[in-house]
Amino acid sequence: MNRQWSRHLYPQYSSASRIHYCVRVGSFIPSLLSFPAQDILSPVSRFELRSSQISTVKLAVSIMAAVIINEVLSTSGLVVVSTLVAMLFIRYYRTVRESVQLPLPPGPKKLPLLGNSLDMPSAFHWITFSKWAEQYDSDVLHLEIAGGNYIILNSYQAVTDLLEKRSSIYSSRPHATMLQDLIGWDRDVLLMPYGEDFRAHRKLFQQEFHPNNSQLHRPHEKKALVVFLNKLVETPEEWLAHIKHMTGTIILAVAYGIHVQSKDDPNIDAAEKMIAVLNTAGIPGAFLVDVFPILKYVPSWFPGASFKRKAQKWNGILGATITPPFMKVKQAMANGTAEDCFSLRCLQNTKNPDPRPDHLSKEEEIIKETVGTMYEGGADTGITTLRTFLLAMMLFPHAQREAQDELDRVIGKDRLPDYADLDKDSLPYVCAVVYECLRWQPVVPLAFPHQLDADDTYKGYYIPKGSTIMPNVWAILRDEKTYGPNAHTFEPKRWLLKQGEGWKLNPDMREPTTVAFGFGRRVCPGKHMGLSSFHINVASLLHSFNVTPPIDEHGTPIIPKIEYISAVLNQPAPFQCSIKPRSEGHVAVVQQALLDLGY
Ligand code: HEM
Repeated sequence: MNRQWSRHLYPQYSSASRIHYCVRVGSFIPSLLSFPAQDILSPVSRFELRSSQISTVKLAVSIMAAVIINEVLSTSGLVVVSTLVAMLFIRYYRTVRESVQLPLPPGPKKLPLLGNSLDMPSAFHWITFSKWAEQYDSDVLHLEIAGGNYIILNSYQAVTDLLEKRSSIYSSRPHATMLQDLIGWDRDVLLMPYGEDFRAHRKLFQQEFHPNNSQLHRPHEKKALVVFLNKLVETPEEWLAHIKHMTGTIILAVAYGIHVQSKDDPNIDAAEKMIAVLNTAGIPGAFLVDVFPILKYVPSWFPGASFKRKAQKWNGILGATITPPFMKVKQAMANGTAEDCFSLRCLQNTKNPDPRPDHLSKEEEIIKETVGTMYEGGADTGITTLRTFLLAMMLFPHAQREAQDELDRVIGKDRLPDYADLDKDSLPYVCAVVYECLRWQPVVPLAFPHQLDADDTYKGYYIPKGSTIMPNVWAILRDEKTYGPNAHTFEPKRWLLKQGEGWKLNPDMREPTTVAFGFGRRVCPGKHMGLSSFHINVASLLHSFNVTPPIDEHGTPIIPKIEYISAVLNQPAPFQCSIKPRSEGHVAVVQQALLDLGY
């Protein structure tokens, strides 16, 4: 009967030609399913198949499909099908065995059990990784620490090929036991694994911080900047406190519509304490429990378990910082008194709000978490870029002079620069100073680590699922092949071409923002805001002030060293700096700007 069914289907063909026809039909099946043999063999992705081997597998699958179509329902066909399936598997197994087993990327020699634990530098990992890349002549390195795989990507090509082009599998985050399990930072967006919740957070971020929405944030940025410039006129020696206050002011206004106090604001203090915990517990390897997660079960009274006691002390700090201001917005929204802000905009679009003003639905929790990450992502990064800028201006005065000449020519002395002046054609040298700060001392020199969700192969190497991927942003931005032999010095001119009396940006130079803000689906969602904020700050500071080394009691300038602290962020070691108005006229402009704001 089955045979009859088969004949009925192909009445015009003889038995032999039927088989031939089916082989042809079968051979289409892989292409219909857009069959790359590699995909079928994905469980063994550690093996790369030669093209002849791929053809063999394709042929075998085609024959099998053909015979199934022709014979599957016939009794004798069952024997044929079983034999062919068995043959296919034997062939498949041989193919795999014969295939070339790919090595892991190169790296320092591993010791039994310890792997590379002893090779790991205690600080400035990015510099050591960069030297290893040269030593092993590879832009992709492999390290093994406590049984975990670490892949270091040292070139623009490698980060683009993997983190950008294969972002569907390179966008998770490694688990941070101390922060997530012990300190309760488990719902933090920055650390969240790639998945549905992450995508929900990202959507909110992207909507809010899309460049088209910059007009929502710029009034806050501009106001905080003018206040900052005036504080610099009054108490220039407190410049660092003023920078921190400006950054906190902008974030809290954008996030929650909070108007901070001019000094000792409790919201800024709370947020800074939270960031301090993140900066301590987030340093890779700072706590052994991150390397050996089993240690989290050690009781806190156990000798050497001080990490548990610290974790208990810090536990809950995230919730205690981000929940109260968010609840206030929700309550103010119910009363009709809420200020326009990121939280309010999201709450107004909520499909499933909890009607109770002191409770949050799942959707509202996601908004709270997203908004709460703004301080983590935006505060210290902004402060650090400005500190690097001030350091560079003291150490490389020619760059400062050149930028000020350009500002005097384009803006004049009677007004402050505005966002409209920041386009690349108007102030190319100032733009080059911004680029050079981001390149010379990238704020996040290893970005934040990504995690690979599936086995992968690259440049003939095997990259195991679960590997922690560390893009070496520092190495990419100091690459001598791209930036020349003076890649290690601060030189804005590298971004420029001479044009008449002035400059224009060199279109052939890849902008540092393509690297300094991270990669793929984890790229910094505050990139546009962070960049434009830094840009207007640099332009305004250079327009109105001179930044010079402080003078000692003998009248000698104290030239600061280029000294950085190795942590999650690449922060300059504390330094002193003198910030003085360029003239009385410049002071008048800064003060007038404050009056114009209604102060
Ligand atoms: C100069 C300023 C900034 C720099 C250099 C910077 C840099 C970075 C980098 C390198 C990453 C990691 C990307 C990756 O994993 O591939 C990141 C992530 C992040 N940034 Fe920024 N950022 C800046 C400003 C901001 C601002 C202003 C905000 C908030 C408005 C922000 C929010 C975030 C968040 C939430 C993440 C985590 C994204 C995720 O895990 O998916 N950043 N940033």
